[in-house]
Amino acid sequence: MIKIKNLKKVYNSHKVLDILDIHINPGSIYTLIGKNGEGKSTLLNAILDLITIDEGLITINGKPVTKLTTIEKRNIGVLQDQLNLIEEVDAYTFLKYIAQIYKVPKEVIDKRIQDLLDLFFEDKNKSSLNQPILTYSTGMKKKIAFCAAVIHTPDLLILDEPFTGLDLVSANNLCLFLKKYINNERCIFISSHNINYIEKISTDIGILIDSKITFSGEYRQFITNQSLYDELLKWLNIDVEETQLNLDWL
Ligand SMILES: Nc1ncnc2c1ncn2[C@@H]1O[C@H](COP(=O)(O)OP(=O)(O)OP(=O)(O)O)[C@@H](O)[C@H]1O
Repeated sequence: MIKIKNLKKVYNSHKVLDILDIHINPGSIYTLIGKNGEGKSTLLNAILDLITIDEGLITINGKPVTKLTTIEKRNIGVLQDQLNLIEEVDAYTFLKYIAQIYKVPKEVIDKRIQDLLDLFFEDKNKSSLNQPILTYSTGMKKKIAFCAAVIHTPDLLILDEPFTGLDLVSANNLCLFLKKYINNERCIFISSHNINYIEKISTDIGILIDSKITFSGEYRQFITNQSLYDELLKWLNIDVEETQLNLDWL
């Protein structure tokens, strides 16, 4: 579904992305892992044709992303850092508006909104949803933005750090939703610096280090290769000891 070839992106003479090859097939949940500032959002923005790339080619279903029509772009659901909500209205009004823009059949809109709100919000929090979105907590806003990304059931979902800001119950519900969502016609691309949820949902992973993809392939293949996994933990610095911290002044 998504193919990336020889992609280069430079910001102010700093090479952010230098990617040879990524193939993401329908049916996969592909998680791109990288530390802060490694270029994950830049790659997502490039796939969404929101930034120009310096070299290379990105295609979705065989077509360069720069040539996708508005109708083809409607088949992509996006959750970005910037949530793009209309904060003056309540969740239901906002989601109904988004569903109408995406031409979701009238007769299914209410059920979809209800099911999504039931999944992500406990009954005791439901009354807060009648207030304008600007009064919502960070996690509530994130969940509404996610609902808006999926309400029209696009074949491609692109999610930038979907777990950040969610409580454990909501994060778990999100995993359940994504596992139910994926099928042979759909593809989910996630960027994350949180490896805790990867094993729960990912069929495939990509590891972005120093602008390059050092591994891209099946999660199962990655996890059975102990040296690759050890390398990842070392790179993430997860095993750093308290004595190694240079914080004598604390
Ligand atoms: N518009 C821009 N102009 C200049 N530099 C940029 C721009 N956007 C991103 N960068 C730089 O590109 C690098 C990658 O940024 P990016 O936001 O893609 O990282 P990230 O992996 O998504 O980080 P995080 O996990 O913190 O969200 C950073 O060094 C950042 O400063």
